[in-house]
Amino acid sequence: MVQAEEEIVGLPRVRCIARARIPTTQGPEIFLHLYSNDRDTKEHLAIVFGEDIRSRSLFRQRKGESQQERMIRGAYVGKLYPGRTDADVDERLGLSLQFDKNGDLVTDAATTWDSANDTLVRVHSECYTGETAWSARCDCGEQFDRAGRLIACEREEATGIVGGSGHGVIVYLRQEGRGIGLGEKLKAYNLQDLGADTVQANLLLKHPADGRDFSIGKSILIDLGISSVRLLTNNPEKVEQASHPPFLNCVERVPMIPMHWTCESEGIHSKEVEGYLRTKIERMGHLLQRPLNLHSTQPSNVIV
Ligand SMILES: Nc1nc2c(ncn2[C@@H]2O[C@H](COP(=O)(O)OP(=O)(O)OP(=O)(O)O)[C@@H](O)[C@H]2O)c(=O)[nH]1
Ligand SMILES: [Zn+2]
Repeated sequence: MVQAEEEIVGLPRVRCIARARIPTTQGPEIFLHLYSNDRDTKEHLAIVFGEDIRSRSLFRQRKGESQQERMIRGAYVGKLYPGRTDADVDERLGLSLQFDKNGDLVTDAATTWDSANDTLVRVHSECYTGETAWSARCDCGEQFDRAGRLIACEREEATGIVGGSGHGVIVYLRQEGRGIGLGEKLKAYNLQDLGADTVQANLLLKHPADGRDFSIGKSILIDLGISSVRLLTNNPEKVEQASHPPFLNCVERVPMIPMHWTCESEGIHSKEVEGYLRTKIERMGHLLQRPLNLHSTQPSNVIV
C-alpha cells in the first residue's frame, strides 16, 4: 500500500518506488519505473523514454534521506557515474534540481519535460503469451515493440505517423488477459480452439468481455507530469479512459495498424490473429478499417 501521496478525486494513489536506466537491444535507453498503488498489490510499470520525464512521487524529498539513498532509488537528475555523490545535481551535465519547502520538485525547462507538451503514450496490458512466448494468437508483442519504435523516432516512414522523438511513455499494466489472469486466459484459448471467439470465450468463463481498469494508468501518467496525451490505440474505450480533466487530456488517437496489413512480409500472420482482430473490430468496436476476409467466418458452434 502506498503512503499518502497527493490524491486526485476519483483516481487511485500511486507512488513510484524506484526507477533505473535500461540500455536496450533496440537502441534507445529507457527508464523503467516501478509503481505501488492503493487499489491492488500488483507491480505496475512505466517504461519512460526521456530522462527528463520525472515522477513527482519518486523525486519528492523524503525526511532524513541521504543523496546516496536518492540515487539508489533513481531520484537523480542526468546520469549516474562512479563516484557521483549528489542526486540533485549532475555536475558533468550542469543540471540541478530545485525543490519547494514541502520537498516537492519545482520543474523548469532545463531539467524537466514540460507537462503541456503533447506526449506519445501507449497504455499496454500485460500479455505473457504475446510478449514472451512468441504467441501468434494476438498482436500484443508487435504492438509493444512498435510503440517503443514510434516513441523513439521522429516520423514513421511507412505510415507518416509523427513519433515522439525520444520522449514518451508505455504504461505497462499487470492486467493479463484483459484482467482475467493468465490461467483463465489459457482456458479461454482452449474455448477458442473449440470455436468461440475471444469475447464469447470470456463470457463462457463467466468473465466480462473486458475486465480492465485503466485508472491506475491515469494516475501514473499524471504522476509523470504528463497532461496532454497522444494515445497509441485502436480501442475507443481506452481513448475515453485516457482523460481526467483538468489533469489529463487525450488530444489525439494515433492508430496501431497491424504491420502485416501495411507490409505482407512483416508482422504476425496466423488464422488466430486474424480471428482476434476480426473480433476486436466486429464485437469490441475497435477503430480498424481494413475489411477482413478471414478464417473466423465459419459459424461458431459455441453457444454463449
Ligand atoms: N481474455 C483474453 N485476453 C486476451 C486475449 N488475447 C489477448 N488478450 C489480452 O488483451 C490485452 C491486450 O490488450 P491491449 O494490447 O491493451 O489492446 P486493446 O485494448 O485490445 O487495444 P489496442 O490499444 O488497440 O491494442 C492483454 O491483457 C492480453 O493478455 C484473449 O484471447 N482473451
Ligand atoms: Zn496478447
